[in-house]
Amino acid sequence: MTSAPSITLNSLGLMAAGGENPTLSSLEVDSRRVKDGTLFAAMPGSVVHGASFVGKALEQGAAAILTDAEGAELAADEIRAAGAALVISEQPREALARAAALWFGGQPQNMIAVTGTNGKTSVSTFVRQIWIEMGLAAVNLGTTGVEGAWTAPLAHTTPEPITLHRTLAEAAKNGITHAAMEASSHGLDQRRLDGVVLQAAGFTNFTQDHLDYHETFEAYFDAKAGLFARVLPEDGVAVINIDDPKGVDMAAIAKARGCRVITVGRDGGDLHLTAQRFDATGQDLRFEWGGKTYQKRLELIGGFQADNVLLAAALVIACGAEPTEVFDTIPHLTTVRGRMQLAATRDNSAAVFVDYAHTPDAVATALAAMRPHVMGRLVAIVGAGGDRDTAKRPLMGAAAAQHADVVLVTDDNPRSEDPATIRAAVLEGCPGAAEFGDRAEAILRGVDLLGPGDALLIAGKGHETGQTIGDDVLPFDDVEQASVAVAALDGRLT
Ligand SMILES: CC(=O)N[C@H]1[C@@H](OP(=O)(O)OP(=O)(O)OC[C@H]2O[C@@H](n3ccc(=O)[nH]c3=O)[C@H](O)[C@@H]2O)O[C@H](CO)[C@@H](O)[C@@H]1O[C@H](C)C(=O)N[C@@H](C)C(=O)N[C@H](CCC(=O)O)C(=O)O
Ligand SMILES: Nc1ncnc2c1ncn2[C@@H]1O[C@H](COP(=O)(O)OP(=O)(O)OP(=O)(O)O)[C@@H](O)[C@H]1O
Ligand SMILES: N[C@H](CCC[C@H](N)C(=O)O)C(=O)O
Ligand SMILES: [Mg+2]
Repeated sequence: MTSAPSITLNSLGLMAAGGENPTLSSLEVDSRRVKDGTLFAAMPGSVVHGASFVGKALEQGAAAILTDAEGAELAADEIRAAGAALVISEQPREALARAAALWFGGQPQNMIAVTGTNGKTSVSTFVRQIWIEMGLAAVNLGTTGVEGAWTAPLAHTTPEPITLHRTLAEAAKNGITHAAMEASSHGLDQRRLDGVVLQAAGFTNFTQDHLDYHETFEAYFDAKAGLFARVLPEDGVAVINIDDPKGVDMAAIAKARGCRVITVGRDGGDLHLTAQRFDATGQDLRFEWGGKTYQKRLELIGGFQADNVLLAAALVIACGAEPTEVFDTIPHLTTVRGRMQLAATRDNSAAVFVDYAHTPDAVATALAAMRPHVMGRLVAIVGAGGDRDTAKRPLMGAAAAQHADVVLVTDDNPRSEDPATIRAAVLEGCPGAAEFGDRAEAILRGVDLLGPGDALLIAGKGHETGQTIGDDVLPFDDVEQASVAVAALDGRLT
């Protein structure tokens, strides 16, 4: 991490138990990256406590250690012996987030964050597209990296604070004035974005995912609620999908803190979707805002994309934009990479879509959303990821069986698990489905099934470009595989 001149521990809002105030050369959460003068944040991890690496960090020259009471108990003696400063915090992750914000010292002036089980990447991408259509220098940050007027790869949906603030400061230095970011439940739980100054925060929906990490629905909800209960400032605006029952709770949490709330929904709301008409290439939307009715064309497949687009529009309005100018951008919005993306079309006009549905609700939503656009049969390819929520697997299979006419089960990043065991769990929810260990073969068979008017949804990997098996990431791209399968079956391979 690049060093900044003469930043002391105290100037980052951190006070050492012994009153020391060293000048720091860098901030690190990983002991392997510590150098002379580093502040090493020894965090309580899910596998190991970072304090077990304090000895190594001190050997490498750490000038200060930030940790919690447990970490201090583990490492206080060696820190004292080395003459380093010890900062003990009840919430060390939040302290690190605030320190990282001060260290890098810059972010785009206008920022929003979106949380929810599904739709975060879609909404933040639409927010960025709207801002760019309005002539503003904007990016979105999340699962697909940093995209827009400036690009950079990211390893996490919500990066840890050091990467996050380094990225935001670089974006600001490159002239980016507007940024939309995803707030994942892991990111919120680990306080990764607590140092970001937000103008508005959005909520999409709440259904099952990530119970492997949060363990209960309550803990998963509380993590997401942190965006409105803690991260959004009191003068910020909460923009809430009010059709979701949990949206009502999120709105109440934000209101109780004095935040302004804008509601968006089909059943009502400040921005109210009143009608939607589908055709082969997209949809027409009718909605109301401020007592006026608007009708706009949206060139995207999938009814749920209208919910995402209106939430995005309301977030941009929440940041101060003129509503009419915002709504005028809707016809110019384009497909979010890997979300209901038309990947290929067969000679008989059957369409193949690639989508990132990797939760039971997303599989149901994506397939149900395709129905009005499809005259024939709907074929679905599903699989579930390894080392993730195991309870969602049969539910994903069941959602596919309920909403598609034909289901093919295959692999989706088995990671350290046995792929056949994961497929068996998915098949519990769709017992009649065909099973293919090889994802490319599943796609070829799925495409082969398509007659005129049929459509195929390849769910789960969206924009991803690899299949993770064990520690290996083998190149794999659903869009590319769909094109290859269509070309092969329609005799267009040269
Ligand atoms: C479960 C989880 O979120 N883990 C994240 C967490 O790791 P951890 O604290 O549990 O790590 P740990 O292995 O117990 O180690 C504890 C501490 O010791 C440190 N350490 C470890 C080894 C060493 O030699 N030296 C050292 O200092 C580690 O840096 C860490 O601070 O903090 C790390 C540093 O910030 C993250 O990289 C790591 O993300 C892991 C890789 C991960 O896969 N996270 C996923 C689940 C995640 O965050 N996903 C969400 C998206 C989810 C979604 O919405 O779909 C995301 O925002 O990307
Ligand atoms: N508003 C919505 N309601 C229900 N399902 C949705 C909605 N928006 C998107 N989806 C489904 O969820 C999938 C993932 O969408 P998106 O990537 O925008 O969500 P995300 O919240 O960013 O996911 P992740 O947690 O992986 O970052 C889409 O491909 C689609 O199948
Ligand atoms: N952010 C999600 C992405 C899941 C994508 C799916 N392809 C899988 O690997 O399960 C996760 O890490 O759980
Ligand atoms: Mg995402």
